[in-house]
This record gives sequence, structure tokens and C-alpha cells, in this order.
Amino acid sequence: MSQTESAFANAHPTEQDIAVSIRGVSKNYGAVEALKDMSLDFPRGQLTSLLGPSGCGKTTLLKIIAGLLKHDSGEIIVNGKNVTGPGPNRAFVFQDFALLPWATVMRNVAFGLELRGVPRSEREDKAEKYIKGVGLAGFENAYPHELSGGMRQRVGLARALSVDANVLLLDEPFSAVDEQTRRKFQEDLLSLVANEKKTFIFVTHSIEEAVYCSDQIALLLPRPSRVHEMIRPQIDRSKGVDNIPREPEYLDIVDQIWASLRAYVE
Ligand SMILES: Nc1ncnc2c1ncn2[C@@H]1O[C@H](COP(=O)(O)OP(=O)(O)OP(=O)(O)O)[C@@H](O)[C@H]1O
Repeated sequence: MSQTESAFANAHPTEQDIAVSIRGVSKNYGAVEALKDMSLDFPRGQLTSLLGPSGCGKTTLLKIIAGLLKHDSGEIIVNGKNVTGPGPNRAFVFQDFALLPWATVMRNVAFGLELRGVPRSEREDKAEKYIKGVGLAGFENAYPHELSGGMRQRVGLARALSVDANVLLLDEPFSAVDEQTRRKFQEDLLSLVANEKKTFIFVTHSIEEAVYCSDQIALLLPRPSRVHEMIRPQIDRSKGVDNIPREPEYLDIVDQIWASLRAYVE
């Protein structure tokens, strides 16, 4: 079986430790049916991308998992428990950064811990670890307006990491950054997935990015959204961000996903 066939055939692994499970979730906005009877599992410690045409409900699903938006029916199970609202086990990294403009990088990253009453030295130690982890060492005392969009996005990610949520929800985290920053950020994200043992759920518009970064990709159909296909790319990432895009297996999976999606994009 070729790598590409196995990426599609192994899409329903058994015996996985599931961090988040979506069971028959539906969501309407008035007359707009956004999600319909959606079911999907997110394995612990892995990165799952949600990929699909614009308006298919990716952000809606992410916000429902975060507990920021109520679903109409179905269940969201996180670490084995049904959840109906926000909780400390999930952190949402907003597309528009949602940083405090008057606070330094250190204070922004430590802010979630500050809200929980964690003593200053403890929260700053933890924040420092993640400021380094996202490549922002040296910028602890900078303010958001002194940073580029990509750097602000990293502050948002460091803040989400520092609160010890074990599920990280990222809504197009790289959409506002240039190509070089995007590649560096993708590499850093993969290191975080490997080192942090957290579950990442990631919305992207980029097929290439999804294939490069993901353990599994949920291809969603236009609304009312359902899961069209699950793909497990199994890319050998040791070849590095610059070489993988030339690998035949990578290109085959990108082509197959494009073939599935193109009918809905026109
Ligand atoms: N607050 C709202 N009120 C009414 N309709 C909404 C609202 N939010 C989203 N929708 C509609 O629900 C559908 C799903 O939206 P959502 O933002 O989840 O899609 P998406 O896949 O994340 O889109 P994109 O890829 O363009 O960011 C869209 O048709 C959108 O217009």
C-alpha cells in the first residue's frame, strides 16, 4: 500500500486515547444550519486540523469545543466528561490575538495564571518557559504594539500554553503572517506538539499547512457541515520544513485533498 493510500486508509485508528470527542453536534444560527450531526474524535497529544471551504463551520466547531458558543444538540466530551461551557482544560488562541495592549509580553503571557491567583514569581517562571518556547526570548518587556503580527500571535499561543490547558484550540494562527514567519511558526508548533503532550485542534485554509503539520486532518463539507473524510498524513518530518514539500508522498496527499475539495470551492 502506498503512503498516500495508507494516509486515507488509516484514518480511523482504534485504541486511541481520545482527548475530545464530538458526538452528533448540530448548530444553527437562526435559519443558517452551520453544523449538522457532526461526530469527530481528537486523539490526545496529537494535532488535528479542520480543513474545508470558507463558511463550512470550522470556527463554529472550535468555539463550541472551547465552550464559547452553545451547540443546539449533541455532546462535547473532554477528558471523558460532557462539557457545556468554557473550562480550564481548554484554551482558545484567537485569530485577532486578544492581547492586553497596556501590558507587557510577560504580563500578557502570565495573565491567565494571574486571573487564577498564581503567585507572581511562579507565574513568571512558567510564562518565561513558554515565551522561550514560542521564540520570543528577549521580548518579555515589549508591548503588543511593538511586535509584528506573527509575534503577537506567538504571545497568544504562549498565554494559552502557560495556563496548563491540555487542549489548545487555534483559529488560523498563521493567517496574518508572512511566508517565512509562517514556516518558522509551523516548525515551532510541531516542536510544541512533540514536547508538550497537549492536544492541538487547528483551523487552517491551507491544504499544504494541514498536511505538513497534522497527525490527522478532518475534511469538512460545506454547511451544514459534516466530516467528509479523515486523513492521517504520516509525513516523515525529520526531512525538515524546506524538503518535505518536495516529497512525492506529501504532494500526493495534497493532490488528493485538493481533488476532494475542489468541487466545493468553485
Ligand atoms: N453569529 C453568526 N450569525 C449568523 N450566521 C453565522 C454566525 N457565525 C457564523 N455564521 C454562519 O455560519 C456558517 C459557518 O461559519 P464559520 O465562521 O464557523 O465558518 P468557517 O468555516 O470558520 O469560515 P471561514 O473559513 O470563512 O473562516 C457561515 O455560513 C457563517 O456565515
